[in-house]
Amino acid sequence: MTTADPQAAAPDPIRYEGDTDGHLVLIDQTRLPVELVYIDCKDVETVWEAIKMLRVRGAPAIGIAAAYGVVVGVQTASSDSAEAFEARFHEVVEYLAGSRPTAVNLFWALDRLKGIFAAEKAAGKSNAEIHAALLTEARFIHEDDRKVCRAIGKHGAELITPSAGILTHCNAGGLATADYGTALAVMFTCHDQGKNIQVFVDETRPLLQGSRLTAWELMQRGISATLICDSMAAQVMKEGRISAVITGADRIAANGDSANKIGTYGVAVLAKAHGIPFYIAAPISTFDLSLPTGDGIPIELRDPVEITNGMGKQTAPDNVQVYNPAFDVTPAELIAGIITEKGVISPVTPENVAQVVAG
Ligand SMILES: CSC[C@H]1O[C@H](OP(=O)(O)O)[C@H](O)[C@@H]1O
Repeated sequence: MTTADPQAAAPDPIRYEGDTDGHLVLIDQTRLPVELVYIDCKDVETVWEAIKMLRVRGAPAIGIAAAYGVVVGVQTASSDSAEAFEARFHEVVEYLAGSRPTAVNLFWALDRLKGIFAAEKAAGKSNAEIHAALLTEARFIHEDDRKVCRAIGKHGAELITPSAGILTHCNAGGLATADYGTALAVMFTCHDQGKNIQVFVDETRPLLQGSRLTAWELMQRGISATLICDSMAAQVMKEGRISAVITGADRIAANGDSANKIGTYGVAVLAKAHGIPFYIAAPISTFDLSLPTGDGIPIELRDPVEITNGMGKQTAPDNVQVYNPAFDVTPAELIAGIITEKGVISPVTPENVAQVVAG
């Protein structure tokens, strides 16, 4: 695996190989950090399952994978009539939309492709021309995210002082995006600027994206990473080790309320209690201005087995009742700033969100 960009030390989580008859190649993130395994996605069912089971995960990465999933999915109808090809397109889009409900990038990417399809159809294009346009759009979404991540890193690094202690939750790294990440983009940029940051990584139960993925990405780049249990966040804040908290997001409402991995809201409350700024790092594509507040953000409920048999070991009684929301929503008043590719939204108000996102 070679990386095209020296900044992308972690391998790209997503590759598309070939033309409209090609296929998607994903890192199976459920196997990290012990094994680096790639899966070939040659049909839309494989892409759907990869998103559902978090083999590919993270809001931008889900959007990119879904965009390529549409390109792969319509291959079965590319030689059919225009009507059948269109019907298959909408069938594939709806199927992928049902994989996970919270990360708005999934729907943002699918909507982008629906717009492309409609425009190409209106122009009287053939199945093959429409298919090629869908692939072009998927590739644009993929490549544009690389630039977006670096811009987020640049804006966020301006907030961080040398030798800062930063706490993060879950994984908002290169593995959650095209490469380079959102929250971790800030840390990677600080490192490249010689700021000597110390990162404290919440392991992030139940699926351990922090210990399995974030710690791995940071260590790949030679950045100081200290793994802690989620329950230790308050203690490291109390000990004065943390000067800023930065996490990613999966969907941000018009007032700045932000959905992110379960546990993020609690970290934001702890940060407030300790007078520590809590930042969200996210691209404009993660904002959902159709929602006035975070109350409308759909929260994914996942299989109880992720808690009772985490990573394959039973750690709870048979038939125990389980509640397993995959995300929670941090209210805007707990967020010091939202770091986007267009700059930092602060204070986080509906007016400032609108100005940056729609501006
Ligand atoms: C850059 S978005 C990362 C975001 O996505 C993660 O959720 P999941 O691992 O379930 O896809 C988590 O909320 C991260 O902050």
